Amino acid sequence: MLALGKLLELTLAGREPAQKIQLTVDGVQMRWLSEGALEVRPPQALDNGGDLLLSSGIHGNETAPIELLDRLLHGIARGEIKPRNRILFLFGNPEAMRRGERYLELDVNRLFNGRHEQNIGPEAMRAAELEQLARSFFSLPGRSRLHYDLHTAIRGSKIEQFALYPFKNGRQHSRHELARLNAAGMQAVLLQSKTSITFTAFTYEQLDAEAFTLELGKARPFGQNQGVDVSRLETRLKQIIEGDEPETESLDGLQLFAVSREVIKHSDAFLLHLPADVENFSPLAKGYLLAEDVAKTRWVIEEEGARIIFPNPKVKNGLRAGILIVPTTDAGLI
Ligand SMILES: O=C(O)CCC(=O)N[C@@H](CCC(=O)O)C(=O)O
Ligand SMILES: [Zn+2]
Repeated sequence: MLALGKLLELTLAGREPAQKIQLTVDGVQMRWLSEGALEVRPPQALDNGGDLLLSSGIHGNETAPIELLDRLLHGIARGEIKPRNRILFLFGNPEAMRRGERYLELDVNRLFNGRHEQNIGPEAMRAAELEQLARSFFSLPGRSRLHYDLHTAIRGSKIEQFALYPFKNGRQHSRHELARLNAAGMQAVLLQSKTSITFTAFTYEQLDAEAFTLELGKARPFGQNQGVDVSRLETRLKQIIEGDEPETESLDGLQLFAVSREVIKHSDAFLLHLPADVENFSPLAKGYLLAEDVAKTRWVIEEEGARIIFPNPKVKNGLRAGILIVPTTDAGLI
């Protein structure tokens, strides 16, 4: 296998490859760009005009998605997967990956869309670098742009695999992309209703990509991901990469939710009234007192059919400590 196929090994060892550009037996170019960043280009005659950004390790302890990208890269480097689009592989937070932690000082996934400029430290610099890598990758005109940012969650979930679809004023969510996610094994999609500071919010809002955060199961250390079944996603990604994706427009079985509110933690007095082991998508009854914060702030459930996602009272002040979602329909899709 080509040495550049071992991007994960290089990244975990904190090493630069001796050779920055390599060609597979089929003439596919692999180019190392920076720590944890590698671009793949098919031979020009085979290029189908698609640009695909695959990122993982934005949170260093979410290893199933890192292992998945590692397998895809190995396949490409061995000539077993034959790309027909350009691909940018990114491991988001290499130092956190080496330490097996979500982040060191700052959550990289809260530093996009300008937030890195208001912060200092290695993670702010990394977010700026990731923005630059994505911006440059998606700078070629006339090509389709797709970004999947792969994650696993802190807690168990009533719905195991789901996607979060960012929001931009004046832009509608795509039915075709949801059908693609359905075929990739996602069981639900959360349609955001506000702009955000995550990586996919950046590529969706600023770079015109179709962009999704994919949640694939529960976060576990490297080598312990037998319980995380990414087989349907892996098959679909190979098909997208090779340009032989079966057509589908079916949303059958896919559950759609709209984000109703983000619960923001304002102070150290923030109290979340949920059991520590509450699962994602747990229903919350109307009238339930979900959280309290400084200055008598109270978060009471007003929504019919509300459920909670990513409840986390330990986030830093000013950040989201949970998302309230409600069921929605496909009426607003194009
Ligand atoms: O389990 C959790 O609480 C968080 C899992 C995770 O890292 N999720 C992403 C979602 C990003 C998005 O909102 O698109 C995150 O919180 O960064
Ligand atoms: Zn994550």
